[in-house]
Amino acid sequence: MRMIFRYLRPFVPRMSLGLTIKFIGSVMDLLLPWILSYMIDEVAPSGEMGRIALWGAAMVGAAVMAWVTNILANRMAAWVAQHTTEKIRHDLFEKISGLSCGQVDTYGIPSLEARLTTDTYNVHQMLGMMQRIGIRAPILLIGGILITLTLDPVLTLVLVCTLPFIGILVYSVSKKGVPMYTELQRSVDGMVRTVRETISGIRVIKALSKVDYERERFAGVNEGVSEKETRAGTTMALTNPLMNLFLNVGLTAVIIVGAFRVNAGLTQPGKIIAFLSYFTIILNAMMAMTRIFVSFSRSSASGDRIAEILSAPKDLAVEPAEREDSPYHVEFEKVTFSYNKTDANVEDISFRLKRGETLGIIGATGCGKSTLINLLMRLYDCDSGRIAIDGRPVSSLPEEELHTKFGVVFQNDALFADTLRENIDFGRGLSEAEIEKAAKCAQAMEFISGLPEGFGHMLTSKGTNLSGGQKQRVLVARALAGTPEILVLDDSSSALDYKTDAALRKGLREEYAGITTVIIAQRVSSILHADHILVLDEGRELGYGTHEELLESCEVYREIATSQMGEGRKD
Ligand SMILES: Nc1ncnc2c1ncn2[C@@H]1O[C@H](COP(=O)(O)OP(=O)(O)OP(=O)(O)O)[C@@H](O)[C@H]1O
Repeated sequence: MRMIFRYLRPFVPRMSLGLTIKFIGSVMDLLLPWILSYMIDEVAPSGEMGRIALWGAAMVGAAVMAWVTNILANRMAAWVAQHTTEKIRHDLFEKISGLSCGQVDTYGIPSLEARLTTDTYNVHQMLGMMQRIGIRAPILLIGGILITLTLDPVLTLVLVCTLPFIGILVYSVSKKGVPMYTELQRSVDGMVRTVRETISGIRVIKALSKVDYERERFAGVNEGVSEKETRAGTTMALTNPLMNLFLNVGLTAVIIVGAFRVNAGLTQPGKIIAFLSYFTIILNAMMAMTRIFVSFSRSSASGDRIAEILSAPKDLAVEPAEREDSPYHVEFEKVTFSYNKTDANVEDISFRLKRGETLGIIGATGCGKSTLINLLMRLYDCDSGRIAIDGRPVSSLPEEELHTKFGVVFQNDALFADTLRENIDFGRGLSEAEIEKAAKCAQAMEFISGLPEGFGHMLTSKGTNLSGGQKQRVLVARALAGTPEILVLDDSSSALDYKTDAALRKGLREEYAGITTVIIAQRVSSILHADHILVLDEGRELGYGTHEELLESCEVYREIATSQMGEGRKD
């Protein structure tokens, strides 16, 4: 939480001004019952109209001043809370964008989303509340007790006796509250995860008539959240009624004792009326302080979750290394890697590509094909072995330099709710000629030129208004448009028909010669012309060579090729 409070530092002058204004407003509020008591006991009995009018005006003046200063201070508090949260959200977003894939796996995407939304909202609420009530409530509480002490110390003592009970209550409730809200937030993360999965898979859920199943699954998660919310809410809800009880008991005692003291001539009726007002003020101040505790319980859990991300260490640091003289553009040397650091997902993989060469990777689902790409792009660090580009280990290349070398189409890659042009350009400021050349090579021109707005055609989020094949062509165009050094196509031809796939490969050879290409494919026809083909099985190399060599040497490859293309077919 300390980290969150550090964000308030730039706003200290404005906050101090706001708090000073709030202080003045609170003092005015405190003065009102005192003026009332003075008017009843001293001014009104004198019958002097001038004095009555003067004190009446003072009372109105104090009320107006309290009203204006409170509005002003609340607005300033809202401004500070809003700008502080904006900065926290900005830094959090930046930090999340810079997390390594391993860190994202650890925290989980729904949890990161919740930290950026619900948690920052909770912190915003708390920052606003602390400024609005944080200073006002203690002033009203302490000031109220001090003034009542000057009015009648005996009556004040009766009230003060109830305050320790309230203090203990507030402390124990808030101590229980923090872990409850942390747990609640964890279940909210789970709910976000379920919603995310359901919404992103809504088509398949409908297609397979799984709506009821998903509804039940969500109901279960929702119930879990409600249960935790109820438990936390019930604990917190104990506070206000119990406090009311303590204070009402104190108030009744004060009225009884007060009545005896007025009868005995030890105090005046105006003071008793003022006392009742001060009790209300003190009661409200105590209630407000409880609300702050509740809000603080909730938001300190949120603040800690935000701080955890903000203080996450930088993963995948650049490790300077000497450049080795190498004739190869891309090298993998005995590379082994495991996501969970227990079972290797790829093991002892080696290959070398000269500039402009193409590597095809083929193998069963889950055998580690995409993992090799993740390692080449240093989305994860390999556990052992060496991966180098132009003789430089990828770990020695700054992220920006490394990633600008690549043009990549991942599986299920994202298209955004923007024009086709923007989706291909992707904020790189490419020329119209580069975009058109890429779209032509990716075989996307045919459908784009058929659209009334051409490249200006608006896509919906995730490109749901395009067919699967059109989406893949746009994604390939995006990967090519920056003319990368290394092009990575992860299963990008699966939605393309054979003819289009062949035209794409021809376009790549003719228009983008010199780009080193890694193609992951399920179809042998997509990679049979590659200079090297790597056959993977459960993370291990099963065969490596050209199509012809593998037909001779690798039984699994021969079986795949025969089953897909028949004996001797080669298109
Ligand atoms: N982020 C991750 N965390 C943990 N395990 C992972 C992660 N990504 C992949 N894996 C596991 O690593 C193995 C290899 O996955 P990978 O995505 O490389 O397979 P693939 O050969 O590309 O599969 P496909 O052909 O289905 O795309 C799989 O067993 C998968 O479950």
